[in-house]
Amino acid sequence: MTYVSFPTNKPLDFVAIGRLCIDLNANEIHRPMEETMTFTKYVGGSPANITIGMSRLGLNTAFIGKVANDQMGRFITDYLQRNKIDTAGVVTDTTGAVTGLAFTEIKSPTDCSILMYRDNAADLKLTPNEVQEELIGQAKVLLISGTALAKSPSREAVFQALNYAKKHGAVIVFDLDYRPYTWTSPEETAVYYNLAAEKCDIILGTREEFDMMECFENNESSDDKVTASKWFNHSAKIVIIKHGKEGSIAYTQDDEGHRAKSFPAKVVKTFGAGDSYAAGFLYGVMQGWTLEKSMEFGSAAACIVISSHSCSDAMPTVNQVEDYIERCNRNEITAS
Ligand SMILES: Nc1ncnc2c1ncn2[C@@H]1O[C@H](COP(=O)(O)OP(=O)(O)OP(=O)(O)O)[C@@H](O)[C@H]1O
Ligand SMILES: O=C(O)C[C@@H](O)[C@H](O)C(=O)CO
Repeated sequence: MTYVSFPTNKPLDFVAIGRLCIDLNANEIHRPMEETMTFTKYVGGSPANITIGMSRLGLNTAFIGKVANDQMGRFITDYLQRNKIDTAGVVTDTTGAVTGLAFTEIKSPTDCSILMYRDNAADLKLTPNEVQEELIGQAKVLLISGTALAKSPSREAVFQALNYAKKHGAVIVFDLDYRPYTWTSPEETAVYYNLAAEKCDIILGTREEFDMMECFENNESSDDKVTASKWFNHSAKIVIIKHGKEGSIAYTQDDEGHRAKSFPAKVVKTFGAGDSYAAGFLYGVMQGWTLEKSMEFGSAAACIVISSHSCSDAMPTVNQVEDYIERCNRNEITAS
């Protein structure tokens, strides 16, 4: 059963818009930040990570965003290019904005947090007239990510990208990626998230992210099916609600939900799970696989990333994901 039809006559498989930043991941893991002395630098930002994931899986990808005019900005652009991502849509800031930094604290496999430095971040300065219609017109899929809606002019740039994607028939994916530190309140966030979600074909988020979007609805309890069904009155064809290591559920208009188990993992840190899951899942549905197979592929990709030190650099190839699934099926991998 095909739930989403991807355009076939376009040269670019996937373009994402939004956050490009730097992750500084603690080298001394299982320690609080106060005792962490050294960090390894990686490209970060959820939509950037997903695009790197898609490119590693062999798809033809591009990115739309803004980087600082400094060494960090050049590091990011260079890394994207080395990962075969078209950076024609990545513009350089001219106002003195800086690169957002995410210092990650890895206290234990289940207790991780991120300390953000995002004042005057270049990625939020992307303007609507810097979004190239031609690039989106060439793409089968546009992915938007919630954090880019947090501030103007990046907010308007995302809505402009949505207009172009609708006009040219790209499938639109929304990774909710709710990072509270970028917003003033859940109510402000919910207003813009709901406006954007109405235009999207595939919506991916955690239960907590959907709860934030429902903050005006006074729901007694969170019900995944009720949450998903609301979006089928708009543009959505698939709504995925993620539940960490408990797995994920995909809803479509006409059924009860497709459940995917998660695989065991020797977890180093939890962040990056959602980004690798999104890349693996989207790769699967673009190949015409069933939702279950696509979700399992995403879950295995997530396990590889959470068992590694980085998010972007650890994004797996198809062979690596297939190998992971086979090893799990042979019971060669156990949870940490
Ligand atoms: N501890 C775990 N063990 C195995 N698989 C996991 C684990 N945590 C997450 N996953 C897999 O990754 C998928 C996405 O994870 P999760 O629900 O935590 O998303 P997320 O909150 O968006 O991630 P992130 O922490 O990157 O923001 C899950 O559906 C599951 O398949
Ligand atoms: O920008 C962030 O919120 C941190 C990201 O850079 C990091 O790669 C991550 O959390 C992945 O989801």
